[in-house]
Amino acid sequence: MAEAEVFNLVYSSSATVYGEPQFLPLTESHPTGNCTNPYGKTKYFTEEILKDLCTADDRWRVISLRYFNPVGAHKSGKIGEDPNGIPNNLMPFISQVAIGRRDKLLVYGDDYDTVDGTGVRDYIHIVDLAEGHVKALDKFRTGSIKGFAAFNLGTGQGYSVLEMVKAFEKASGRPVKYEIVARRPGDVGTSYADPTLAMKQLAWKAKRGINEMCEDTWRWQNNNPNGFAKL
Ligand SMILES: CC(=O)N[C@H]1[C@@H](OP(=O)(O)OP(=O)(O)OC[C@H]2O[C@@H](n3ccc(=O)[nH]c3=O)[C@H](O)[C@@H]2O)O[C@H](CO)[C@@H](O)[C@@H]1O
Repeated sequence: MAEAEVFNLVYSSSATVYGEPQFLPLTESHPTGNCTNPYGKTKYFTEEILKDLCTADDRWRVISLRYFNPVGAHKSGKIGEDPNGIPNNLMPFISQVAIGRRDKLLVYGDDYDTVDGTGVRDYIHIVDLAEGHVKALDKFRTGSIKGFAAFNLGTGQGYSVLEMVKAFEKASGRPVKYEIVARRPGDVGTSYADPTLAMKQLAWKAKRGINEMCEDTWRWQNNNPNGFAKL
């Protein structure tokens, strides 16, 4: 990038840099680095390297976008999420149960200190996330960013696993069978963003709610029962 004299970088970071929340909602000033999994650590280390880069050379400007839990699909029903193998994340798993590709969802723990005991996350529509990137690029254009800056991209609203299951059943009109099993190691109970900083400094706000997230995911899944695989 330096050779090409490109010194503006938007980095795809993650809310996992915060690790087990010490307070909620999570603000950008929450301590980072105490991650609960190796993936989170890679995001944390990369942020640290980018901070050092900006300190060492003031031509660099980095906007790190800390994604909460991206879900959903494009409205067209043509672009969606098709993980390789068995989905690790909740939404694609629910969606594959609804379409009949998987028998049931395993719900990892119902003994968290949450509304119904299941894990709570800040799910964010992928198109809202994409719009956050456009706003980050606008910020470079206005020239008002110096060095490294991190922003949460979340809605500020948390939903439990069972709330997501119910919302998906409503959107798809299909039952989503599930079974409660033990907690998944490395999972935190509750995580949701304070998105105020992105609102103030990037003029960005998530517009799409849980129903739209589920409806758009379902449209894509229903149009592509086997994902992008050729039959
Ligand atoms: C441990 C882990 O992989 N964490 C990753 C996961 O976070 P995270 O764990 O937040 O996201 P998931 O979609 O995997 O899980 C969301 C919630 O659903 C529950 N759940 C998930 C799948 C399932 O089959 N059954 C079930 O009950 C989880 O316990 C959690 O409460 O995805 C994020 C991206 O979106 C990554 O940044 C995180 O590093």
